[in-house]
Amino acid sequence: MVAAILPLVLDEIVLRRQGRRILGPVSLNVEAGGITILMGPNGSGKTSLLRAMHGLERLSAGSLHWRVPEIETRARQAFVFQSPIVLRRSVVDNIAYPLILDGMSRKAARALAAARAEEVGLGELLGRPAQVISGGEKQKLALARALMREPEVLFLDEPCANLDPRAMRDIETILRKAADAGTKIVMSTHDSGQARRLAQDILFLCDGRVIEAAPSDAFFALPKTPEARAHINGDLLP
Ligand SMILES: Nc1ncnc2c1ncn2[C@@H]1O[C@H](COP(=O)(O)OP(=O)(O)OP(=O)(O)O)[C@@H](O)[C@H]1O
Repeated sequence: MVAAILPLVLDEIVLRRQGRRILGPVSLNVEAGGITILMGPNGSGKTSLLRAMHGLERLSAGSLHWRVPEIETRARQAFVFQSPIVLRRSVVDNIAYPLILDGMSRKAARALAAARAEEVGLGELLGRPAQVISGGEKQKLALARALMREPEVLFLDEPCANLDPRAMRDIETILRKAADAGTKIVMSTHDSGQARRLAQDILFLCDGRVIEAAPSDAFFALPKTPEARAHINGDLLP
């Protein structure tokens, strides 16, 4: 059996950009199982932390270790960006793309992609050029494509930003299903309601640091910091 890539251990990681510390020091363990949600005000470092975990950021200090060598993790973790990237091809071919890259025949990959598209509510749009579908549909497409390789870890940056309630519910259902099937989900959201519905664990960031890390129930019942309390209550801070 292939060794699991988790846990991911972050040891005092720091990101500095243009002479400024934008993240860290952050130390934490990302364990297998469930949904971990990053919360925090604008500019608190959620995107930077997700990108660093996925290996997209050069660390200024500290280190980050997967359970296996990093190169072996590449095809086993995926990232869905806040502004979804779509390829200049049809919806079904976008979703099939990772499998075709892995060497699967176009026909077999398309069949699996069509089934996945159906699941995320894109079944009617299979042949449509991906560039012309709506923003919410692009978010679903990016999620469907990211799940094609059944990653062990899926990072998502605000996957429901700008979605209507129905599309949000569809995406939450897909995320729960993926988590139940064994994919670790690590995602950011501004939406406390969504965090309550989905998260097992919360990481609350403020000014580039994780100032609370707690099981979701405990975090929402009794946030320990004034910043988290204000964020949950929607208070406007001075
Ligand atoms: N490449 C960069 N160069 C300089 N500053 C950066 C860079 N990337 C991010 N920052 C800054 O780092 C801080 C954290 O940004 P980040 O996007 O991680 O926050 P966030 O919590 O995801 O914010 P939001 O909720 O608004 O999406 C911000 O002040 C941002 O302007």
